[in-house]
Amino acid sequence: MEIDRAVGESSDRRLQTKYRNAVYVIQRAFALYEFEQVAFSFNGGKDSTVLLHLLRAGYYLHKGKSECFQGNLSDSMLNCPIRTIYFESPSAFPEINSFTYETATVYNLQLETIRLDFKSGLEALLREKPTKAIFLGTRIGDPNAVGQEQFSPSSIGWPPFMRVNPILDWSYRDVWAFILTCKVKYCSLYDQGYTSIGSIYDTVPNALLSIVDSSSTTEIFKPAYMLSDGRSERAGRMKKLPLKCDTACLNNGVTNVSQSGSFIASIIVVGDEILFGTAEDKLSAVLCKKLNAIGWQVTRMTVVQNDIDCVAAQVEQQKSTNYMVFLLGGLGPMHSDVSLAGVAKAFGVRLAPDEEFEEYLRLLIGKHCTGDRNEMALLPEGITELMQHSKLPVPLVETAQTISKLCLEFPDIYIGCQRKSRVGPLVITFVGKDKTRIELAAEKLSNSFPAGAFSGGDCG
Ligand SMILES: Cc1cc2nc3c(=O)[nH]c(=O)nc-3n(C[C@H](O)[C@H](O)[C@H](O)COP(=O)(O)O)c2cc1C
Ligand SMILES: Nc1ncnc2c1ncn2[C@@H]1O[C@H](COP(=O)(O)OP(=O)(O)OP(=O)(O)O)[C@@H](O)[C@H]1O
Ligand SMILES: [Mg+2]
Repeated sequence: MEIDRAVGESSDRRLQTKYRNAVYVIQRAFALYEFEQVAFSFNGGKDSTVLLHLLRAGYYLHKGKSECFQGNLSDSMLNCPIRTIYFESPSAFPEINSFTYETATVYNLQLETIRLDFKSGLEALLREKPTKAIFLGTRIGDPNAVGQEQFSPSSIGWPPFMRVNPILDWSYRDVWAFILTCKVKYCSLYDQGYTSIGSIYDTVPNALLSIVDSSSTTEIFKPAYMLSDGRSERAGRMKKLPLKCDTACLNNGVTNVSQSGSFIASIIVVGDEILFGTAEDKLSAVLCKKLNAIGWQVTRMTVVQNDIDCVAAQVEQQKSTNYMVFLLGGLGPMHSDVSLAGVAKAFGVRLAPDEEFEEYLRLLIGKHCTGDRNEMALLPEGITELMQHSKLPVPLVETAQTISKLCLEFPDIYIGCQRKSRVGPLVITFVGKDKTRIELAAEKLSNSFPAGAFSGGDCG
């Protein structure tokens, strides 16, 4: 199969590894779901073009296992007649439209064009045909990739299906290495300096690819594969929200004042423990008092679960009507600390390492900081500004590693941590149906620390 051969014969070891992993994810999906119940979300963009050829390779290898055996692999196997969905919008580039339709014909894709927004379109699709899984060309740098894995169920509030993201860990460079190595056709806009393509209203060629030519009256651009720093891939796409926020509060840049002339604020508290009733949120009361004392008006306090989409939905809703939105909780290093990821999602940006914050954390937690990169130093990219605090509460860094491992070992038990006050003890909560399992988890945790580190707790 030409794709498999081209990658195999190249000398790019990194590409070979990425390719093998992506094809493995695709084969897993084909093994898990009936072929008729999976779909490919194709929009003619470079990422979905890469995915198309990976799907062809994955399908060929998947089929090959059973059918090669019977010796009847035909040429048609080189195509992957997968159900393919394209959300066509009136604001799509004509080049994207024509590339999508031509490609579908060349590769024998079963194209279903949907002329609705993503959510309504998917609801209609699922009503008409059982669809268990959808392949997407989402990559880790995309704003909507925040919190996703190679297999991620659709978000709360979306119709239920599995999002399969075989190229989630691919970089911009990997995408172009694949396209150029396999010599596959791509949309012509990428040769005109476009590096990521949205609608005709929000996408222009990437200024970093502009060629300065004083003799020419029109601006000329280098092709997309010449962009050396993939982090600027979206530089040609208008930012959705040029707003500012810091790690705890989001300032709209809009003067939202009440009729009485005071600033309006709202508070979002993130924490499963509060919703379980095992912890109390005392911080919001203190914050309300302080804000009232300086003449502000707090109009809403909301408690949400530790869930990226719940946080994102709340932030999205609150930021348009408040001068300031305060976010409390969920800012630590645990897998359940999703506040920043939720903010990133609401603002349509990715989480990226922030050197200043990393430095700050290093000073604060010093030798407890392990690994090459401190995962806590990831902040919503481009919209974050750090404010100087005399003390930034960064709890649980060391304990968190042990607890994260415990969470994996005891998926049937909810394990959460919080501090009642900045100097007080760390409270670890175990919630589950099986008391023996809870006791086992608690014992494991306590054995990982020196004797006397824990005092007993309540069992309810
Ligand atoms: C097939 C498909 C499934 C999607 N599923 C979800 C979802 O579960 N949750 C969500 O927040 N967005 C979902 N989206 C929307 C995407 O996250 C994103 O908004 C879209 O791909 C546009 O990306 P862009 O703004 O980078 O062009 C889905 C989109 C498609 C095409
Ligand atoms: N209009 C659409 N129809 C079908 N699938 C879509 C559509 N828009 C986005 N997708 C899916 O979401 C993925 C991510 O979109 P995104 O725009 O980031 O990537 P792309 O379009 O493939 O490449 P580029 O970043 O260069 O635009 C796509 O690869 C595709 O699977
Ligand atoms: Mg695109």
